[in-house]
Amino acid sequence: MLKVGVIGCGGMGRDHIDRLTNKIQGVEVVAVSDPVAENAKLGAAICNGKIYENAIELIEATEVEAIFVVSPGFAHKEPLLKAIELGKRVFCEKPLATTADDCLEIVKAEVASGKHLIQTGFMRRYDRGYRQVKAALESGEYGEPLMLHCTHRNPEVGENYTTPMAVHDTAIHEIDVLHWLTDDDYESVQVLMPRVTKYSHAQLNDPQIMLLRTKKGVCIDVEVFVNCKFGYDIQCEVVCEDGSIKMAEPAYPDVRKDAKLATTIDTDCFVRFKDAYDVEVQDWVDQAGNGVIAGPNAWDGYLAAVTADALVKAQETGNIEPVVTAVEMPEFYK
Ligand SMILES: NC(=O)c1ccc[n+]([C@@H]2O[C@H](COP(=O)([O-])OP(=O)(O)OC[C@H]3O[C@@H](n4cnc5c(N)ncnc54)[C@H](O)[C@@H]3O)[C@@H](O)[C@H]2O)c1
Ligand SMILES: O[C@H]1[C@H](O)[C@@H](O)[C@H](O)[C@@H](O)[C@H]1O
Repeated sequence: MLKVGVIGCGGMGRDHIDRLTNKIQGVEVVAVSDPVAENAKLGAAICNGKIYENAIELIEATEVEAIFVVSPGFAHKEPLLKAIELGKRVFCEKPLATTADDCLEIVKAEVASGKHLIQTGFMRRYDRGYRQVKAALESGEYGEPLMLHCTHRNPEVGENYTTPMAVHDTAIHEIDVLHWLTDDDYESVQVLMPRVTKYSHAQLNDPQIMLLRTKKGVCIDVEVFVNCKFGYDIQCEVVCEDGSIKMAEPAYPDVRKDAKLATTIDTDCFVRFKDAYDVEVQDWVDQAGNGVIAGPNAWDGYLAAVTADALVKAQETGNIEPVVTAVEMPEFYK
């Protein structure tokens, strides 16, 4: 039984504590930590774990063998570096960190430790819909991908959600999954700012259209619209030389009533990606004894952050910005 400590007991933290406690095999949550005492209590109540006031103490605790980092992205770096120092395995929710420089520090620390310790929570790689699209692309039946049209719509966000977060909190999922899907790297990015919805606020340009060009010349557009109001709507269409592959929508019944035909749209990621989270976390637990990270690793977190930095710059300049890594992929990750 792998004994895990969870740092961050907000919405996602409690979702993971519930998953680790009630669904995933071979693991138990023995400790939790959150600066908001009420959240720590709510987390501990799900798993009957010990509450640590301080995240670093939780990482140092001898009964904690592995760590889940589910605090906000800006707070990931410190616990990750501590866990690496102590050689403890980590599942870190996305983003790995909010800047490429911070991610690189984490990558360098992991490489220096000589141990594969960190998985980044890019759960879309485990989603059935994306996996079906990837399998179709890899079949070769549709030729090479040319263009991708994607939407990332959330019903609404809070007042603390700002323009750059549309990149490193939201589009970070597309940044990772689309490069994995197309087996290609990004060359440049641009952001278009349409008219702002009346549901936004002064610190947030919403919606945004993010344009990414890959090294092989594939053009990707991602509509990020986080106050769309109508639902949690994730779409992805890959237009290829010999056909087009559109990711399946979650299946709900068509309901006919009062001369209308209706179906359901999910309203949050916890429902839309429930199965993907379950599969990614079970995989992380299953690989614990093997000393490998089978899913997205710290390098993937870094690559995504490099692209995110370029997109944040593009939000400010309005220009096409290059995507350039500061270092080549270390042998360690090959
Ligand atoms: N993969 C996904 O689809 C997905 C979905 C939701 C959230 N997330 C990620 O999960 C993480 C948490 O998001 P959330 O939605 O639960 O946010 P949240 O705001 O609901 O919860 C964050 C929690 O972390 C606590 N916290 C704040 N600073 C902390 C610190 N320094 N150390 C420890 N805890 C701290 C807060 O008190 C709060 O309880 C983020 O990295 C987010 O991007 C991922
Ligand atoms: O835009 C949200 C995404 O759709 C979710 O999947 C989470 O990553 C959440 O943290 C983001 O705010």
